[in-house]
Amino acid sequence: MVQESQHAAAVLEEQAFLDQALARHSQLLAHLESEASALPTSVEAQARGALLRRRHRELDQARKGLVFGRIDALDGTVRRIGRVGVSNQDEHADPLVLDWRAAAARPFYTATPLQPEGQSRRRHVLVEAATVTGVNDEPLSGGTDNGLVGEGALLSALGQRRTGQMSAAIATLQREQDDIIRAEADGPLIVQGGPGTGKTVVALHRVAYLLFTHEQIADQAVLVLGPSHRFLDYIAQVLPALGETAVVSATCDTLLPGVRVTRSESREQAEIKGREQWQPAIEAYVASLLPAPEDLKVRWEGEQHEVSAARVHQLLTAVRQRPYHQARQVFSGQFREVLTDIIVQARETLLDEVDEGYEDILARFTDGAGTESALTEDEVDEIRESVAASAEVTAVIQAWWPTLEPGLVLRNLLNSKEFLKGHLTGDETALVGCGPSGWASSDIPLLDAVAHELGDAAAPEPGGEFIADRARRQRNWVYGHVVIDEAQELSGMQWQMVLRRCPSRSITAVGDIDQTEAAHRRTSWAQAVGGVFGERWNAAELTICYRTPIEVMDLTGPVLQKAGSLNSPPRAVRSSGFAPWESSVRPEELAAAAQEAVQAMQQRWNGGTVGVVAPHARIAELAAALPGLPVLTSSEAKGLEWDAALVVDPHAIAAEPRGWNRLYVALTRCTQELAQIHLPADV
Ligand SMILES: Nc1ncnc2c1ncn2[C@@H]1O[C@H](COP(=O)(O)OP(=O)(O)OP(=O)(O)O)[C@@H](O)[C@H]1O
Repeated sequence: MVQESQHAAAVLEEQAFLDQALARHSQLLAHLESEASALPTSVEAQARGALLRRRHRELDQARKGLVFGRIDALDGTVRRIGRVGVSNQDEHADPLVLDWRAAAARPFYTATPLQPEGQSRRRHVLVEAATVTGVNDEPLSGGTDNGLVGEGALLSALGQRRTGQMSAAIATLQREQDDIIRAEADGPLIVQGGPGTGKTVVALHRVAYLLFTHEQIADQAVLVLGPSHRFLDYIAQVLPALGETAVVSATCDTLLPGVRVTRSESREQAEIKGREQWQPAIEAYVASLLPAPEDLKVRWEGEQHEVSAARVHQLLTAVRQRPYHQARQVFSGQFREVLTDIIVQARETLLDEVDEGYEDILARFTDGAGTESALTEDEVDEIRESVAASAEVTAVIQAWWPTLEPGLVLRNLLNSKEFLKGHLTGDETALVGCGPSGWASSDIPLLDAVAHELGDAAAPEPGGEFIADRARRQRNWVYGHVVIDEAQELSGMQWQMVLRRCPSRSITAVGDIDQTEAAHRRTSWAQAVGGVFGERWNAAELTICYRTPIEVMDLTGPVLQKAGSLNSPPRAVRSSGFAPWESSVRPEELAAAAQEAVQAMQQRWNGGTVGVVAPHARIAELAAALPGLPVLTSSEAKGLEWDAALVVDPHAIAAEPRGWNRLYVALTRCTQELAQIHLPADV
């Protein structure tokens, strides 16, 4: 009874505070609006206007989650934590609400009864619309530590029905997650985490944290690389305001501006073309396209002039370290200078000859003072300008050193049996040869490498209000930080593509090496990133599974072993109280059995979601039997979750390439219930 009244009083207290914070929130929004509308239309004011609009959007979207927590210090200081900071009306006073990313908010995520960090209590405030519906208090003195922070609030969040949208974990981030989110950003950080350990959650909150704390990173934008468009949709939900202004989200397939994947390919082809050995091969191939020095002859104002092969060689040697087109551009400028000198010299020689012929006559007119056969500065400038603008000179350079289109160069390379001899076997060479149109996924990083070695022939178009607009359009944009989800899938060449966009190596990559299904043959992070970072990368691990219940995770150990993993499945923190179940049917009974299983699950988890994972060969049949339901291969299901999951024909999934890894993915998609329908092994 006492407890109930204490709870009710706490709810009232938090409601009063929330009302105050909401009122201040509205006031701040109105203030930003009026400041933006009062700005003059000058160019200088445009940048300020963009900033104000960004702040407005971020603040506006933070109304939901304006206050979600509170931490009380032993000295009596009370701090409220929310999605963004809300300043106090009195600008000298502490903020009304602390941004969750601020250093002072950190104990909310890390203090435990064993390490209370000067805090006495953590409170989670549960809010629906603008109403406080409950509080969840956790004393931070005495007690034991089971590794979870705010356990009550966490378990209640995890037990909720899944809607298909990523829910905000911002209020219940766990210590090991928070450590990664706030880690230094000065080098590569590779985060291994099993299914459901919050890798995606961590990746997205890391982006928000870095943009908040590192101005320079925000100025250069953050690239978020995800495996699919689903991940990119998550960004829109979790980081809406940031996503539009300082975050470029892409998959490896969409990273190269103006190029799209239109062709599928076999696993063998993808594996061969993903190897990082292509990087030096492409460098060598593009270097071999530089022209060989020769005498270059140009007609200028009716006269033929020649730059000797030796001089051309000199000029070429000075620029050959640069990308092909930049080298060409510098060469072209210097070539015109040399040509100008040659023309000037020819003119002066001519004048000299003329002078010699008329010496006696001229001496009489110039009082014996002689004549000046050198051209004046103005005359030389005139020749220089004329050479610079000469279409004839441009044509000579273009014929000898043509500009190149990356796509054409790559096709030539992939079809160049002679060049590839040193890099691939005969069978492999036959597999990578390509036709005249369309690109497959593994071509994109190759194309990117070729484009990088060539350099741009023309400057890209600038423009766009936000930094993200500009970054998205430029192949050679250098990002402040790159965050990668499902990083285990990246091929060697895809890693190279990432590195080119972030030479500072300020990169956070999250993934699960045990869920790898890409065609490359890597089974450890050292193998995956050794080629790109050597030994200079930091590792972190997420060890707790928040999604999948204990009952289901217990089934996954043997599957992981069969996948050849040396890891154990992550520790599940909650029990759904529902035992996984399985049945066996004949192939002709499959559709009806799946319908029945799904119906039962939908009833059990009313208001929640149900998904089906099946081997590739069964998808069409099941999709027809279960209209409106997600029926996916394990690749498609990766990263997704439902309240209940039906896995059809697990043995056939295990028989697919990287099959045991795929089955591991399939079995770990549910938050409550797992069902498996087996078919006889020989169908
Ligand atoms: N600290 C947290 N508080 C509340 N929910 C969390 C927390 N961490 C993770 N979750 C939830 O657990 C589920 C799994 O998280 P997430 O999808 O990020 O895991 P993952 O490691 O990326 O999984 P997978 O390997 O399957 O892609 C999601 O529903 C997420 O919202």
